Amino acid sequence: MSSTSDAPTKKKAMAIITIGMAGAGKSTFVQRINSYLHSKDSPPYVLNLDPAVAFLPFEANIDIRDTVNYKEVMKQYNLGPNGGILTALNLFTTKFDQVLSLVEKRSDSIDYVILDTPGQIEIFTWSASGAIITDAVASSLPTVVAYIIDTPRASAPATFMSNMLYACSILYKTKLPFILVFNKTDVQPHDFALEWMHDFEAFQEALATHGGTRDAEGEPTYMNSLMNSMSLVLDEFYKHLKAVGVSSVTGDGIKEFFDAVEASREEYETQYVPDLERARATREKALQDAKADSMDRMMKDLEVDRAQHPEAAAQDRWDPEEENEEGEDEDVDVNIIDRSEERWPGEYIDVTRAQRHGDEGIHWPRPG
Ligand SMILES: Nc1nc2c(ncn2[C@@H]2O[C@H](COP(=O)(O)OP(=O)(O)OP(=O)(O)O)[C@@H](O)[C@H]2O)c(=O)[nH]1
Repeated sequence: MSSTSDAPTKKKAMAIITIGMAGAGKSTFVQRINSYLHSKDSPPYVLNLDPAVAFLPFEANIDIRDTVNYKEVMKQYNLGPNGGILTALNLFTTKFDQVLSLVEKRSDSIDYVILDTPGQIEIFTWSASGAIITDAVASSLPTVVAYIIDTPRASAPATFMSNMLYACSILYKTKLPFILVFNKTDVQPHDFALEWMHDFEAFQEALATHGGTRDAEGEPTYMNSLMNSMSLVLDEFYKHLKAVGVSSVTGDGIKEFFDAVEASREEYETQYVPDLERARATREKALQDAKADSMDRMMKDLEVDRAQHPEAAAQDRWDPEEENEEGEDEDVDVNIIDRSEERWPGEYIDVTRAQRHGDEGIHWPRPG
């Protein structure tokens, strides 16, 4: 059993959202952690959110492809591959409450929920539906983002930096606990990446010696200078990250990955949840303040008006007798109407029924 199921009281299932650039090895990684958890007698609940994937090396409990036919979406809406994936995700998001209730039903009997996302990383991370899905999962389960990096490719300083900038933007967007997963360590160990993260001078040195970083005059290229500066800025960001090296092929580092996931559970509870509650409380307070402010301004306007017109103000008082005479002391319950959902008085003019009478212009039928 996993360390979670050994605990005396059952912890809430933890959601792991895997994100990464195309080819980083997300699906292979999900397959690996899936089989690791099976071997620990703790099968996870797996969601595939990539509508365009042709082959999945694992069996998903919920697969977006069962709900949305991505090819059909492209045809029907006349879209290319990226538009097709985005629209398929949008369509799927409209049913995400059902997905969540299915997950919640199972969350007592499982330790982990794993989400695999589309390879076109920006479609998931920067679309409204991607954010809705991430927020919905994170507000119902402890959640961590596993950002998968192709380690051999990241050994080029420019690729390393672009991966880090991407990771940084996702961290600040989701504000969720975050694990950098350096994948494919069977091909290239990830020590260099850890060194670059802990010592920006080591990164700058690698940058200076890497080919293509100087122009024809021997001056550092614009990209080189930019990455130099970025390495100073990112120093702060690295402090918020956990990093592990894994090989999804051999299974190396998977245990360390789950240690990092468990540490993230604590971070979720001590940082993300209080932040979420603070954000809710701030929104609520802003709303109350706005209401109080507008009431305050209205009362002040009334006072000014009364000071300017004292005679009118003297007459403009509540008359209890009048109320008793007319028997109007019952509360009147007025419903707020959502105009986008319900008819509202005065709305209804059916232009399709408008009739023309010769040159007389338009004759509007009686409403109702
Ligand atoms: N050597 C090695 N190869 C790996 C590892 N993980 C994945 N790969 C290979 O990397 C390639 C891409 O892996 P995928 O799992 O399809 O990557 P992905 O990120 O899901 O790709 P998309 O579906 O395009 O998003 C495949 O050829 C995998 O066999 C690893 O740990 N070591």
